[in-house]
Amino acid sequence: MNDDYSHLDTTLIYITESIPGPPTDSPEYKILVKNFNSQVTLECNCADICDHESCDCNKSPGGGNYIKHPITYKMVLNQCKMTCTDTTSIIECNSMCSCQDKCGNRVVQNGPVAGLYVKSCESMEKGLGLFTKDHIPAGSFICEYAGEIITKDQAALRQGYNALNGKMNYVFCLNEHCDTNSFQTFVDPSFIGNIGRYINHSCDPNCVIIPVRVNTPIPKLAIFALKDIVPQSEITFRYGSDNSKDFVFLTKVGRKKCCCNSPKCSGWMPYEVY
Ligand SMILES: C[S@@+](CC[C@H](N)C(=O)[O-])C[C@H]1O[C@@H](n2cnc3c(N)ncnc32)[C@H](O)[C@@H]1O
Repeated sequence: MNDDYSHLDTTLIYITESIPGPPTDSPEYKILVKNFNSQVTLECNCADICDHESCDCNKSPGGGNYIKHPITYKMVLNQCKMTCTDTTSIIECNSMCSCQDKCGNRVVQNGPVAGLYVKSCESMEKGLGLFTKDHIPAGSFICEYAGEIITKDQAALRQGYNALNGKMNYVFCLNEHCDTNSFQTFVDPSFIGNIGRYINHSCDPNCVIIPVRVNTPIPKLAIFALKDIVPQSEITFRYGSDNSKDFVFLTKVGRKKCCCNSPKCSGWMPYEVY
């Protein structure tokens, strides 16, 4: 993965991809590690670059993910994938596939977009935020929200600690649905994470977070541009989805005032008790 970013705060550990959190004796943790070490079986036999017409990966339910941007020729998210929250929504080519790094179905795994930087936001309450130096076309992959993959119990403990101690909350819960089943993934970049940990919430966001699978069945929390983003803009996504509350930052105690400053601001940060 091509990721040259780092943290200014030397107490934080930079990782380019999510890793399992500290071990516990719980059965849930064992399942988490087992899933993390499992391999998605989807594979293609394409030489070099996947052929969109015949490639098995592109024909499968998790395929047909990216299209070439008409001006930049870089791969951007297929519009129909923008709202997917089911477990087969986006599956990229993986280490079992015979295609190469430049395959059009390898985007998130190749690392974040260039030109991101972290700075303090105008609103003190928001703290730091993630910004872009460059123009980013709609559908572009920005970066992963990477951190420690933790169990529900660990997530509750960490979030409770943050709330009690008035700290910012980084624990993110992703809910996915497949038929009648639903799956939760908890990621915490509080101490170990990537550049994605600095992305703030907005009630009128320019990005969206979407589950993307590469090698393991545990999804990467991938952030994509919802619209064209002009240079020096702050990168934002909605912490809770509009209707189903599929993506949530865990907040059991009260609700924080939202300082996104958008005309569409609801006044409060999203929350959900899980
Ligand atoms: C994932 S962190 C985002 C990065 C964080 N701002 C920092 O300085 O590291 C989430 C925290 O940022 C703050 N935050 C994010 N969006 C906000 C908003 N729209 N209004 C107020 N605070 C916000 C909240 O304290 C929230 O718990």
